[in-house]
Amino acid sequence: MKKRIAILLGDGIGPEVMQGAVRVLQAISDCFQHDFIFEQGLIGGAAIDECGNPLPDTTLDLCSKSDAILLGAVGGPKWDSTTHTIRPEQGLLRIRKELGLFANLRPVNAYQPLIHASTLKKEVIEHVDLLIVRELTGGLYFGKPSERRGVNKDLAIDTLVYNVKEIERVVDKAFQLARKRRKKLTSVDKANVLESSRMWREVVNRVSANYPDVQVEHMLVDSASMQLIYRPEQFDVIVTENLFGDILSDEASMITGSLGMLPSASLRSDMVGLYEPVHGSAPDIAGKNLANPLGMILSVALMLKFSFGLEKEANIIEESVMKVLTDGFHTGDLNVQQGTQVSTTEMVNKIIDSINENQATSGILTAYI
Ligand SMILES: NC(=O)c1ccc[n+]([C@@H]2O[C@H](COP(=O)([O-])OP(=O)(O)OC[C@H]3O[C@@H](n4cnc5c(N)ncnc54)[C@H](O)[C@@H]3O)[C@@H](O)[C@H]2O)c1
Ligand SMILES: CC(C)[C@H](C(=O)O)[C@@H](O)C(=O)O
Ligand SMILES: [Mg+2]
Repeated sequence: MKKRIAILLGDGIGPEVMQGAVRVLQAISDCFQHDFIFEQGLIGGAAIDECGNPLPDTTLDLCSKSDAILLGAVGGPKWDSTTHTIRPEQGLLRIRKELGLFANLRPVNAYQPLIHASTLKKEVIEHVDLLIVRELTGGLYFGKPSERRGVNKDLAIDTLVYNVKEIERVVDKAFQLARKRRKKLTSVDKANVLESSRMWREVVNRVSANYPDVQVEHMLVDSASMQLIYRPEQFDVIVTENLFGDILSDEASMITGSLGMLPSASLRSDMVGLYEPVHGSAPDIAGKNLANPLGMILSVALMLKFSFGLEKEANIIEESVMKVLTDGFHTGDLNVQQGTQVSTTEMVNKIIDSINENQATSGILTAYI
């Protein structure tokens, strides 16, 4: 299979975790004779430094023509000062909006080998298998006006706007996903305060008529954030608006033991997608070969599955991650008492070894049969 993949390294640990993603894809293409063509584009702080624009037209053009996009992470202290009006994050928000990637899928699983790496008790997290579906191109992130006003700029305004269509399409996507899983959907909002949330609830109730086999519940976001660490195994699919989804997914990452473990897929209806880990550019560990590359590598698996329909290849990556963790290898962000701490590159090497072993073994088995 021939596919064009746009590679956006970004900032901080972005390039470090991305080298893992590309090497893993090369290993997969060697095993299965795929032709993955990698083309790099600038985004974020690196793009600001190079051409003063966090999303240059050339990058947007490249992404529009690609079959899928991989992104490391953007941002960092260099571009953080409040006097900076051009920020790396604007590049990320714009690419999501321009490409219409409205549904952001953030799966959260408890990995058995990491069960003691979580700050939560084993019995609370051991059966967790949930999926956060975050609306990605609306809400407070994009509402206008968003500005400072007043003679002394002492008034700040952000605007939370949703229209029915924007809610309908992401809710429908969440119902479809729930139908393929354990058939439970929790819609998270703040309907006791926000008008947009009351409309969100109406839409969820209306769309639910098309999915009578899916059980629906509504939960207020403050309560949901508590339930997520009280009894996280109660959740199957969570659907929520942009900002709530951002916050809840970082919170949920602690079920796995590290923010570095979570992958994500940002999709539109035709399944063209941008794939990136949930974490940021981690300036505190950037450039030290310490970053956990697994969130990025698991995002590659999501890309193979959702955008390319390569289930088998995706499963091999996921199995390899599990195998390497089971063998006791982990990066320093995971608080695992036993096992061996490895660097970013060593972790990537282990995953690639495991992919190659997996293929070699399945080759032998096929020969036998
Ligand atoms: N998608 C993105 O590009 C994205 C996402 C979140 C934050 N950011 C940006 O990243 C910058 C830093 O933000 P932050 O510090 O609040 O969040 P962060 O996710 O970068 O880091 C939070 C903490 O988690 C750790 N961490 C994150 N990913 C890790 C990994 N793969 N391996 C090991 N440890 C990891 C970091 O070392 C840090 O201690 C900001 O500029 C923010 O805007 C970008
Ligand atoms: C960097 C930032 C704009 C981004 C977001 O808030 O969407 C990040 O936190 C994420 O989770 O992808
Ligand atoms: Mg976030």
